[in-house]
Amino acid sequence: MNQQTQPLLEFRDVCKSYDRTQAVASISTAVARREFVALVGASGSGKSTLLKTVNRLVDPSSGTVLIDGDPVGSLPLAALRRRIGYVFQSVGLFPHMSVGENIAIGPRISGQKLTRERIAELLELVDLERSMATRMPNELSGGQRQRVGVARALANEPQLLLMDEPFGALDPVTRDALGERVRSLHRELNLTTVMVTHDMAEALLLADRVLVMEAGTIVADETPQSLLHGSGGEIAQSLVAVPRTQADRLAELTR
Ligand SMILES: Nc1ncnc2c1ncn2[C@@H]1O[C@H](COP(=O)(O)OP(=O)(O)OP(=O)(O)O)[C@@H](O)[C@H]1O
Repeated sequence: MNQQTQPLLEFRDVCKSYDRTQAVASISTAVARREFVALVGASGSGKSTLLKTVNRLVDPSSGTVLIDGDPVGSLPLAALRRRIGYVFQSVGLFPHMSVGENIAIGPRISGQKLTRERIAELLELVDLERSMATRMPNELSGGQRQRVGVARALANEPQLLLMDEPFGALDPVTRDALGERVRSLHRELNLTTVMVTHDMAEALLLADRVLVMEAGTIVADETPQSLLHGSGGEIAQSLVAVPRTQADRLAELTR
């Protein structure tokens, strides 16, 4: 397969079982280059487990995950993670390191020192002041911390951005602004992005494609437009009904 047609990310028959739970049950799907995919579904449906098989925070019980045609299990872990930016809800900034040092940690682990200018550029990408570089994480708001988490994920210039409930702990205004920023970074930096979210409205507004999970399987794989036109089946439509009902109620208030 040539570089253009080969998906950037592919899951082949991926299963993951814990003692009593089958978290992921034989998932096969592919994500094209520059696609923005949202993974939605009820709590416990397997979204995070599936996402974590990509950067090997979870090893599948069977099946293969491929990046650019390479099985992730065949790559040295450090090399794999250099290709992937990872943003998660609790951010996980190192409290004893400045913002700048936190942003530079990935490249530093790979033996590369980020210049002060590059750190400033990364801060500007996420709409933070350059002067933030010298602050400590406990001097930032939750939204600022999450922006630093995104800047840190982009420091290695990854091909693939994985996000696990990245905006879950933020107030709605910050959440909306950061979601939009990530969407434009996705475009500007030619990223391929997979985002886990509980929020169907967020998935519909940000993603090109929405995968709905239920009990470890993908039960719908649709564009936001087709979901809004009623496709995807009962489970997908029950999730779409939430923002739709809210929008209807708000519209009623203005009548
Ligand atoms: N380390 C683990 N050990 C045992 N069971 C686990 C482990 N991690 C996840 N599970 C189980 O696997 C299933 C899927 O969990 P997962 O975290 O992938 O779901 P999720 O859809 O991301 O949920 P949420 O939206 O609540 O984060 C759940 O039943 C969960 O309890």
